[in-house]
Amino acid sequence: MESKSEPNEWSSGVWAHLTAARQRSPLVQCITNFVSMDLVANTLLSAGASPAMVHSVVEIPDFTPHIHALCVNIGTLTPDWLPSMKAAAEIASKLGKPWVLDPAAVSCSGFRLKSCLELVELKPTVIKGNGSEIIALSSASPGQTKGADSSHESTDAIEAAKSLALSSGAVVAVSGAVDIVTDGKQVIGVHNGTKMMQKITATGCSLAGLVAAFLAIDQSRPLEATVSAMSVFGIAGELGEAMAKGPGSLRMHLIDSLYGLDETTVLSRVNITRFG
Ligand SMILES: Nc1ncnc2c1ncn2[C@@H]1O[C@H](COP(=O)(O)OP(=O)(O)O)[C@@H](O)[C@H]1O
Ligand SMILES: Cc1ncsc1CCOP(=O)(O)O
Ligand SMILES: [Mg+2]
Repeated sequence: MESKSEPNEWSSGVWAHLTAARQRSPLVQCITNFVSMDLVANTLLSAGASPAMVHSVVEIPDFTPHIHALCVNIGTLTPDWLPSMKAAAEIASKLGKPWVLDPAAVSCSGFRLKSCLELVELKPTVIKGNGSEIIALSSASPGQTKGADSSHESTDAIEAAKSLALSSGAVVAVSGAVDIVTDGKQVIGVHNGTKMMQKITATGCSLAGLVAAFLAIDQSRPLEATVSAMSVFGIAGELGEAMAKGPGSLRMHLIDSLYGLDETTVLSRVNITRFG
């Protein structure tokens, strides 16, 4: 599929979303995997949002009604955690709060796939996965697995993403060299980011958390909010890489760059195209 460059169509929107996140500091509940809790929380804080890793099923009825957005990530799923995820998703959907599903490593087992399909029934606002995760979820079949990493290019998953968006009603985001965002009709490509981000565990999970924060501040435009979050995270990675010696220092510089992003940098670096 060919992509068309539209230089300034998106840039001011990306900056507006980041500015609003910093000003409004949305409360984002994250029920995420053990690997990613730290980086997801630090990503959200650096973007101005307020993370809360609240996952006990006994706390969900008290806490979830107060959040601005929810991020559910199945990366280290066990049967104990699934009821919390479902309870939080149900409350979020019922109260009209946006929520993101990250089907991390969905192909690892039938249990993960079945759980994810049940979570999709609870109407996530956005589903964010890598190419392999979106292909597996869209076809409801695990295929080959490389665990949490993708064995597909994000662009290989465009048709799967469109189909999943149409069947679920969610905006579907596929991370990779080009981040793909689709509502089933429009297909947007976000070209920000750097290959080394794949070498830091939990960057995909952190991106899903950031998408939740941006949804909280622009609930009526989930496609645009998702595109902005992906561009901002990618720009932070690009700036971070220029200062990094490898993945370890990129992790630190990515967080610092996200925290320090200014308008001139954002406007000059946003790289978003429309496919088709
Ligand atoms: N080859 C690449 N070039 C540029 N950015 C990339 C590349 N691969 C991944 N990224 C970026 O890394 C982040 C995490 O994406 P990804 O590695 O696909 O997630 P996951 O960890 O869920 O598999 C995203 O911001 C994505 O844009
Ligand atoms: C390594 C690993 N194993 C299960 S979840 C997880 C973290 C994956 O994080 P990401 O999908 O963001 O790379
Ligand atoms: Mg990864």
